[in-house]
Amino acid sequence: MIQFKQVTKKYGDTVAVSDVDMHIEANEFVVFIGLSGSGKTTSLSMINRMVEPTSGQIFIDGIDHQTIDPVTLRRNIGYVIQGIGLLPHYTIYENIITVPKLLGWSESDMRVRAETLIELIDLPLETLEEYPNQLSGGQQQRIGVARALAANPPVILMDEPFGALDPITRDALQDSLLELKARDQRTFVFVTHDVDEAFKLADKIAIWQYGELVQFDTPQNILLEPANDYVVELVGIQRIESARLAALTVADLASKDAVNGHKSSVTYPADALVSESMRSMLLDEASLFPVLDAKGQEISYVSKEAILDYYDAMHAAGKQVTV
Ligand SMILES: Nc1ncnc2c1ncn2[C@@H]1O[C@H](COP(=O)(O)OP(=O)(O)OP(=O)(O)O)[C@@H](O)[C@H]1O
Repeated sequence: MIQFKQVTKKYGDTVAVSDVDMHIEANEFVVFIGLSGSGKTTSLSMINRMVEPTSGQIFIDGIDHQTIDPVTLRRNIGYVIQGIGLLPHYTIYENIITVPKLLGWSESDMRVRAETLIELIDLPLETLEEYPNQLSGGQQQRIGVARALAANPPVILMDEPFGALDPITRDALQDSLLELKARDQRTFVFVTHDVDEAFKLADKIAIWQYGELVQFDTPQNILLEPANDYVVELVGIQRIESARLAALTVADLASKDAVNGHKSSVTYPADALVSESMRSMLLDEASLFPVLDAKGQEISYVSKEAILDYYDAMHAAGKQVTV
């Protein structure tokens, strides 16, 4: 859907984005993270041609976007930024329908769309007749999201849209976004400095470092196989450790040396997750738990000590563990 091919952006001698290849699928929610100055906003802004690449190409639905007029392109791509810039002398209704109006929608279609959107973002209908300065920052940010959705664009770009909000409002807006994502087919590209926000929202995370895309993968794959030390530091060792523990199977924890002890009558398939088997193992009086291969043959045992060590490690990684 959105494809970067060897895209580079230079400002004089500064390489803001360096030789990036990236393929964002339709309906994916992609989140960009990385330290300040790593190229996130520049990359986002090249998608709707607010910034032009120095070299390389960007394709939208297979069409080189240099061949699409920037104004047409931007009308088809929703855009939300921090402190969204609502027009102060326009009512919320007028702010929301900016793009549909440019596209020549009828008054009744625009009214229906604005009313649908205001419900979708959980604000009362009367809000449509108010002015931006009558709303809180969080409410204005919701309007920014509604405005970006107004003409029903297939792609929405969001640059730190919730950066200035308190954690509770921010959490609520993230939940609204997840609802939107579940409800409609739409591609999101979202920049944030908040790693928790990235892991909450993303289907895929793009990690930027010095203008390079160092990793682009699902949150789970990034945690299980971080590309380098920078990624580990950025996403946090505790989150990585916790994901690694959550993905361990009983076969990973089993040892052929664990043979002496009271064997349990309960057996465990090799691919069972330790996190899901732990409770029954801890409550079992046995000290060895047989692990079966796909044919039902005992291949090894998990010891009670290994399970207790696992339990401690889960605690240390900050996982809530109840048995
Ligand atoms: N208009 C510009 N003129 C000159 N240099 C620029 C311009 N825009 C960005 N840069 C430089 O390009 C690099 C990447 O900037 P960019 O804003 O894309 O990073 P970022 O990861 O979005 O940062 P932040 O998280 O602080 O917003 C930085 O070194 C920045 O100084």
